[in-house]
Amino acid sequence: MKNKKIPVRNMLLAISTALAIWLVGALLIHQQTLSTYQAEDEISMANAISRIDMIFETVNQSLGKASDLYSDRCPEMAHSLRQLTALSPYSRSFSMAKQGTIYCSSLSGEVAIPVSDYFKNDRKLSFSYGPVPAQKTQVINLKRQFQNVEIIASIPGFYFYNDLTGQNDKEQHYLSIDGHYLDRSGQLHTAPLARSNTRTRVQASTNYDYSLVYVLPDSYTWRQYYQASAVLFFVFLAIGPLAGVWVYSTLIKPKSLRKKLEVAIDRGEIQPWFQPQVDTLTGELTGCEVLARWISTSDGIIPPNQFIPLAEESRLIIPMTRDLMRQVRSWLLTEKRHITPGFHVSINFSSHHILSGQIIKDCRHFLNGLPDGLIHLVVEITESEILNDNRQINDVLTQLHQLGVIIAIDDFGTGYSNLSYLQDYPLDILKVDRKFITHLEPEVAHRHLIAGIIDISKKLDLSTVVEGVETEKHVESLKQLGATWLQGFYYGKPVPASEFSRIWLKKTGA
Ligand SMILES: Nc1nc2c(ncn2[C@@H]2O[C@H](COP(=O)(O)O[C@H]3[C@@H](O)[C@H](n4cnc5c(=O)[nH]c(N)nc54)O[C@@H]3COP(=O)(O)O)[C@@H](O)[C@H]2O)c(=O)[nH]1
Repeated sequence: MKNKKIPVRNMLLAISTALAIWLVGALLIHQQTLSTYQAEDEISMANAISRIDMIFETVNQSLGKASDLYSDRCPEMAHSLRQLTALSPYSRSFSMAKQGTIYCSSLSGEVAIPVSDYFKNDRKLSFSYGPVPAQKTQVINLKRQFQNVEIIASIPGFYFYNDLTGQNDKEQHYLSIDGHYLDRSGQLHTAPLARSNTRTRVQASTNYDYSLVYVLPDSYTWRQYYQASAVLFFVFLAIGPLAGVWVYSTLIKPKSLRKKLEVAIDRGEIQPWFQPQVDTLTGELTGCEVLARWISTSDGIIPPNQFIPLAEESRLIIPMTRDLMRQVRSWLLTEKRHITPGFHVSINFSSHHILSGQIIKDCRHFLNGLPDGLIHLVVEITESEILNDNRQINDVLTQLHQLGVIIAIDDFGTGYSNLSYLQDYPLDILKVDRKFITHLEPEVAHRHLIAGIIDISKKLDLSTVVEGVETEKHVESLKQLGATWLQGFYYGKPVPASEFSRIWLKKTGA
């Protein structure tokens, strides 16, 4: 693999995506939980206020009945007030006051207590202890004015405790009257027990002079989060990893055909297949041509015509050829015992590879990685490429020659050129294009052409490989014409390395 950082980076991006989605999910779940409990609190407050209002309203009506009992004479009236207390829900006692002084109580009979001891600021509701101060039981006093008489009812605090119970221990509810706060255990506070960062919610009754104060927790338990946002919880739990997988698969998916090819080269999906080349006279294996095949996991075996042009255009042809050479070399090392002396291995090179000069380094590296003299490396260059008369190509070919590399002109005869270049370049082999052999028998002209090419090559001391040999008649004709080597389906199609080893090397090997 050329670049192992890419999958790690992709993996990190995928994990980050999943974590980011979980983070967003956590924030949304938090918000959802807050608003769920806020809505519940609002409902609970409204219900509590209507229940408390109902208590005060009931007691208020009893105060109306108490006004009918008004008298200046306390002992008789106290008796009647006691009877009324027994019949009135929620009331513990009734007291009568005139000119700012309580003078008669259903509990204590005749008394003289300033009303202001119970009610500050002319309010109608107040807290006090009673009826026995030593017991410290909280009562709530409700006062009502009837002309020049004030009647006061006391209501035990425990009637309110149920409505002061929060959803959990962290949540405190208070009944607030005139700056005092009654909690659910009957304790009276001068301020709600709230930490500075806790949230408080206050709702006042529109009928009576009190309000409810909820001190809410600054955080919720896992259980509460789960109860309030179970659906969101599962949705984000699932979406996080799914998005991560999606990001990862999108990132590793090649974005263009070029990228796809680059990835394929990286993954070693471009593999060398081998086609035998034989001695014309004996039919014995003398070498092979390396032909690229793209073994794609998604599209199967892709032939070179479908990706070599793209590889050349995108300059991926150089890394591709280099990787093919790496695979060929390791195959040759595995099979070295079966390779006969003088075995030729022909590899196709593009003009980019030659012009860049990198071919020299790559061929040297290839040969240095093999035992001395194990094979002859043949560099195949198409005629059309070499025809771009270029001194640079000549220089490169000369240096390759010095390395012991054999130079073959591929597709010879298709360039419609004058043949003077055959003398100018350091060449060794002419590969006769298969179009000349297709009609070898019926087309006499083609037979003459092949004869002419073989004749020229002999005169220039070049060897010939005739491609496209498909029948026995082709073989017979080419024997007569004196071609050096033959290549074609008659002998064998290009096959993967393992098959080539089995069919050819292990059959004829030393
Ligand atoms: N630069 C590179 N070019 C490459 C490489 N690998 C292949 N190629 C070039 O792709 C062209 C198509 O090759 P392929 O489909 O592999 O075809 C080869 C043979 O399969 C085919 N052949 C051989 N014998 C016969 C036959 O009897 N009948 C018949 N119909 N076809 C036959 O000919 C192709 C041989 O090509 P070549 O000798 O190279 O001209 C082709 O131009 C390849 O060069 C690569 O790695 N790099």
